[in-house]
Amino acid sequence: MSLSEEMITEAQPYLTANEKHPFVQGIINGTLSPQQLRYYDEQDIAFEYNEVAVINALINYGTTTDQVQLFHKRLTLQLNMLRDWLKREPDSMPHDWKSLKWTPIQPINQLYRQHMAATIQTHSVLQILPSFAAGEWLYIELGKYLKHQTRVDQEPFRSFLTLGNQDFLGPTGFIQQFFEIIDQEAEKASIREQQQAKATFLKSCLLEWYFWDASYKHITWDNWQSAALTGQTGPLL
Ligand SMILES: Cc1ncc(C[n+]2csc(CCO)c2C)c(N)n1
Repeated sequence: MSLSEEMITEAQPYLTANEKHPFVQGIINGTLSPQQLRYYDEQDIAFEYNEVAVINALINYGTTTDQVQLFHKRLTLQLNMLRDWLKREPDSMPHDWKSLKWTPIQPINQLYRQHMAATIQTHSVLQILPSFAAGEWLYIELGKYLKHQTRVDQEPFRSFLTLGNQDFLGPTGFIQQFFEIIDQEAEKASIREQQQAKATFLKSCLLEWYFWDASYKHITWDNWQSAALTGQTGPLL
């Protein structure tokens, strides 16, 4: 089994857990509150800006011209998606670039961003790429799962996790090529490096679950602070 096949196989329990999460079920059933949706939207835009830094690192440390061109294409797509996202202004969520730039990064988002950013210092595509590819893989798999569910037909639920862009999918799509690059790099790496790369992939899958959970429960530094300072130890995390 190649390293990427091992990653995907071992990530199956995480995928199932993500599918079952009440936030994902809430997308299917249209039962999420405007506050839950807004929290997710704000945190996720900030998360995707952080991904720009990770993709930039992949461009820097790519080991072939083909890799660098692929990562460059992915960066362009990321920036286009962010531009379009900022242009969309649902009534429930007026926003602009400047205010989103000042959105506080809440605890789980910070943990996930730092988990990804920490791989940059390895200067190694094999270590950096899995931290980023895992989230993309998981969203694609969740999109496939949602396709087979009877889901509410109203926005914003209808488009949630519906991957509009075909560039991600199929044998020449980004995710397939990312896995091929992981396998290509794994051949040059030690067993320990391969295990580390796999652990990074699985940790991203785990943090995806916590990203839904934080959105569902509205986990913030403020409510963490008041829970700590009032001595509550129960329901938040
Ligand atoms: C928590 C979280 N994890 C991963 C992604 C990344 N992501 C998933 S699908 C996709 C491309 C199409 O939107 C991107 C960039 C995200 N946005 N939020």
